[in-house]
Amino acid sequence: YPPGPWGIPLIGYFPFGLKAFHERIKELQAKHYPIFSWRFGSKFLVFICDFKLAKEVLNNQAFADRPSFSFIKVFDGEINMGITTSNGLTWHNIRRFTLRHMKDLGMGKSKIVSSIQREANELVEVMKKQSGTVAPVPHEMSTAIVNILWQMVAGKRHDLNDAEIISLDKDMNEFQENLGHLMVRDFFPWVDYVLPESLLNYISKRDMYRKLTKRIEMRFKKDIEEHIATLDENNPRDFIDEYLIEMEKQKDDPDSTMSERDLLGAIADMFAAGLATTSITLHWSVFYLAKYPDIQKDLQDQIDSVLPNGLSPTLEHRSRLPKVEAFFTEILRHSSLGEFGLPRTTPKDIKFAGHVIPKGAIVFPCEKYIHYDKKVYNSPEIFNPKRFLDSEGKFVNPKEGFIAFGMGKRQCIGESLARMEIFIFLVTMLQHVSFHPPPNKDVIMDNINILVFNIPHLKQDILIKSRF
Ligand code: HEM
Repeated sequence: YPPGPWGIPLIGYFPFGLKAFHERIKELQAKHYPIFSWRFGSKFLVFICDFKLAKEVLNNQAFADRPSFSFIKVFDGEINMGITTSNGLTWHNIRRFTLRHMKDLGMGKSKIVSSIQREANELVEVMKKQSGTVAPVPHEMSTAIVNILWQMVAGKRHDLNDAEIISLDKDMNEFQENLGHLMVRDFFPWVDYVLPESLLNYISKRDMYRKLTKRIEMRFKKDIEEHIATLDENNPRDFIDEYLIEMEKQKDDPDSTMSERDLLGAIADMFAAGLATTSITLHWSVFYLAKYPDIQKDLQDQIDSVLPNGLSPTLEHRSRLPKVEAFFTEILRHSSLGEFGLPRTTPKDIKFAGHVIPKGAIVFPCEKYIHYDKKVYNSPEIFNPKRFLDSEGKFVNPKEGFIAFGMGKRQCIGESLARMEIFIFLVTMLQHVSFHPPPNKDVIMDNINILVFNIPHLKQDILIKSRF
């Protein structure tokens, strides 16, 4: 097995406290680079800290499965539904279907672009109203992203302050804030049998998780039912319609894995995987802009010259705004949203990098460690978007040392959507407003590390100023 601490049966090696956990990980990364193991609870974890090895794992068919973990699974106890946590044929079919239909629904084309432009413009209006006052980034930054997903999935658009959209955003945040608790049952599944109900609920927040997922389920079920009642097979309106039509076509196919339950899982996954990731990256962008005024000014100069008089950005402008591309690529690298990416697992023992990775091991690519590899990046701790520009000022997409969207067969299916959203939101915001620290204060740039995600201090105050 890869080297690492052993610990005691069922408990494993268990440093108390989040800080101790992270410090121990750092020690192990330094000591056992490029690969180490850790028995944590009753699970065997393997961490890969080197880009080439991570690439090999992520591209290897034998590691294409996901473990059944609550922190990536919206619905308790049901592994084979949806995209992110299903495996085998169910996963293969829904992933292929979703990718195809994300393209058909206008991914990279005018429909989704105009929906993103509209949300970005609405957000900027809210920001302008906040201009001159010291306050947190407006919550509309998240609800605008909910709106884009909802339009793609269910053809619905809400007012950015609509109660339904705010409550969905809140539910998704609550899910994320409680990941640490939810993971207790992932790593120590025996607690379900030995702890009294009240203690179990206190530690693992099991009841909260069930209530929350029930609410999420009811909400999306309502959308599915409305679609069934109003479906016109010749005029599919959105992802749900497309799914229902295809499901009907496949109803006599014994190999079909399509069902209303699977559809529900796919919708929940798109929100769970596509909302917080994009919204947090945009929050990071605002904080980096406020922290580095010279970079902000440089971006605004390029944007003003390519898009004079506040012209709306489209995807054609991406190649003409290389500084914006380089800026958000550096944000994805420097902030490294997923400390350890999304885990994979293997259904059999595998020989890998001179070790045996046992069946059922949970394999994590150490995203942040890889993004800070000195062999790939000069002074990786310094925030420097220029590292992704060549001598002519053109954007250079990193080929090495970058795994923000994962790789291989389970690579993020929302990468192009996320890149589009971030590009259009960033350019639109920078055309109309600029971001600054509150007077006599600095921007807080360290993150609230909640075990697996590196999240900025979202509630910190910021000063927004209208440019015109
Ligand atoms: C900045 C934004 C985003 C980041 C950093 C991000 C990152 C990731 C990462 C690291 C993975 C795991 C890939 C792997 O295992 O190799 C992933 C998977 C996934 N992402 Fe994203 N993502 C983002 C936005 C989105 C959006 C907008 C959507 C949806 C509409 C989305 C949907 C998914 C899904 C469904 C999966 C699971 C794919 C599978 O298991 O087959 N993501 N994402």
